[in-house]
Amino acid sequence: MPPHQLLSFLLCPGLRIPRLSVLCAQPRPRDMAISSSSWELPLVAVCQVTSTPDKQQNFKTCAELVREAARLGACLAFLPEAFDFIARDPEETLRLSEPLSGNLLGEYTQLARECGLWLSLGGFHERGQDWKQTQKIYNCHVILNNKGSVVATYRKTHLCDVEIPGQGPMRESNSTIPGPSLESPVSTPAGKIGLAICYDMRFPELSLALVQAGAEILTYPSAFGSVTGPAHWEVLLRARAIETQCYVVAAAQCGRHHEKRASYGHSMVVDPWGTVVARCSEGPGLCLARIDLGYLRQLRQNLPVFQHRRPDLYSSLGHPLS
Ligand SMILES: O=C(O)CNC(=O)[C@H](CS)NC(=O)CCC(=O)C(=O)O
Repeated sequence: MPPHQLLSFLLCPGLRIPRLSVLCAQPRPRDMAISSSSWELPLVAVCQVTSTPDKQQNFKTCAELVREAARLGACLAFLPEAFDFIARDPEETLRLSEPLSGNLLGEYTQLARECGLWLSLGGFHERGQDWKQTQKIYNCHVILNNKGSVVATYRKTHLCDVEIPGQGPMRESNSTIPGPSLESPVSTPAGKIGLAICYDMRFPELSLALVQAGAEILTYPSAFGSVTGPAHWEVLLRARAIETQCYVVAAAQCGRHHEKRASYGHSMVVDPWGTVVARCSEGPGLCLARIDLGYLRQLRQNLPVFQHRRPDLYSSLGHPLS
């Protein structure tokens, strides 16, 4: 078993000492050997936080984790959906929102520059160009490079309007406009990243479109519910990884945000075989994983599902059931 598969560092932000944890990875066929030494492979960090309506405090927490990620040698850090804040109601969400050119993104630009690492800001409450007319926002996943420049944006296309007993109704469309399009995967030091957000993970069509466009890493920054979480979270993420043969990185909100809302946590990285190679422990913190694109390419050769597809049978998928 390659050592980078077995090791994942679990950190508590309060403690400065990394806790070393050994995960039981599932066996892989022997011939899918790793070509590079594990320490040459890019290291990514997945940050887990409990956002509240306090934007400055949330920034402080995220910045601390990002600095820790940089200190540990990560080239890219992932923050969850709503890393900026989680408000109590749609009015507060709209009031706290900012344009991409606002102060908060400015602070993250400086942070990326200072730490010299890339950031996936998994779901920014964005006042877009149409804010004046619509008075609604976009749920925007922003990628910053290590100079702090915005290199990609994706606006969540599937909005979470659901009513799950025991979880409280979610009506994202009360405050948010769905994004108009998917975005081309973005080249980063860790690989080509396909952008998605949270509820998007329930739509395998989206992940197939992204992998077809060249994605090697799928990202699902999330604020997953505490009822759907235990039933669906890990299963969905591992299924997306196995069927697309991509790494899946899912930074999550955890814990209680305010009186009315809690999230499931369980941030993780899944490799293209479907093995969970890193996961956060309970509460805010981070976990690290190495991305091995040589392994990904080998797996895609050995198990060539993309060559076996039958679009002649199901290319018009995705219309509502009648
Ligand atoms: O509200 C904000 O500020 C940010 N947006 C979210 O947290 C969104 C919409 S409420 N949450 C989800 O999509 C959870 C999906 C989920 O839990 C599932 O698919 O089961």
